[in-house]
Amino acid sequence: MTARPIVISCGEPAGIGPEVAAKAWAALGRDMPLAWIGDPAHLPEGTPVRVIADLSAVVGPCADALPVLARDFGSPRTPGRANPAHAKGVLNAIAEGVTLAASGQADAICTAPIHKAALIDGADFAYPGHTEFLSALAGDVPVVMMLACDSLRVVPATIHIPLRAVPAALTPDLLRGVITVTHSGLIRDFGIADPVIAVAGLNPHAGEDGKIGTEELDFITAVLDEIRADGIKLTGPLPADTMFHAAARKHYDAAVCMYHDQALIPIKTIDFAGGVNVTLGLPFVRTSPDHGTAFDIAGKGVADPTSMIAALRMARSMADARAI
Ligand SMILES: NC(=O)C1=CN([C@@H]2O[C@H](COP(=O)(O)OP(=O)(O)OC[C@H]3O[C@@H](n4cnc5c(N)ncnc54)[C@H](O)[C@@H]3O)[C@@H](O)[C@H]2O)C=CC1
Ligand SMILES: NCC(=O)COP(=O)(O)O
Repeated sequence: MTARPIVISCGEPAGIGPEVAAKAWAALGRDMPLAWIGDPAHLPEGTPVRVIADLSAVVGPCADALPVLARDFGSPRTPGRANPAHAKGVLNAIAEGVTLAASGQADAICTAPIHKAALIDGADFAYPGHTEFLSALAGDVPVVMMLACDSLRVVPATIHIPLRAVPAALTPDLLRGVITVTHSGLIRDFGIADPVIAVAGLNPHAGEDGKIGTEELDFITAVLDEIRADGIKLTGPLPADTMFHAAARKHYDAAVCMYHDQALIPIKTIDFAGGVNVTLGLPFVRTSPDHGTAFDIAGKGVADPTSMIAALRMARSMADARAI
């Protein structure tokens, strides 16, 4: 089957999103069809652009110019300083990309980073991030955030909430849902027939038999036993400090963690440049680079596009896996 384009939503114009998208197109544009949604005036100067009316204009890889669904944001960007007037355009680009991916006109959406605070200030953005926004756009389907690189995949069970809110948010239902969506995603999107999932404990040493916290004894172990009884291969709850070294990583296909930093610190330490953020559970494919808007280097031309390139390659491979 002919590959349809992957659409890239512009993300925060004041960040490095436009730059890494342009650089990723320069690296991959001859290999796969791509299209960018945003204000072409926000792309780095000199980026060759072909404004298109709709995605039917992208019938294959386009190496001479980046196909752009041009949307007027009304004003130029200032690198490193978000303009609240751009917030609605940023969200519209994501929503439009979702419509294209969900309708099959695009094979996937790859989202460039948003600045969460700028979207709250400029557009009363009601979600903690893309992950929850995409779930809502898809009809409130249960989703999980996965970050993946060549040697590790991690899933935070709770995402963008304060650390002090984590224990209350971690419920048996939440954990069950996160593990089953992760399991299905590993099969559907990563082609792993019988995945093994490692689950971290919440407390140091996974609670040390209840001496350093009791959530493992209170419910985590019981939930894992239930899920194992359904035939899903699980290990845990494991002490989080000893489950990410190279030898330990060989024993599982994904690690479900209890909170954001427990999951993201290991992967961003192992491969910040090449990590990819994936949303599992959606009816369409979504990936994103693992990094944020990097205001400190925006507009300087020094942003590393490796993660955006990896995100586009992963989106392509996930879309191909779903097409089989
Ligand atoms: N998918 C998304 O939309 C994401 C958005 N964010 C948002 O980004 C904003 C900034 O977050 P931070 O925690 O500062 O993380 P960040 O990833 O934007 O920056 C952290 C450090 O890494 C550097 N860096 C990041 N990407 C780079 C690249 N491609 N090349 C070279 N250096 C790079 C930055 O210059 C900075 O020093 C926040 O509003 C956050 O919510 C963060 C992560 C993902
Ligand atoms: N820390 C990961 C991150 O901020 C990305 O979140 P999302 O926007 O993909 O939900």
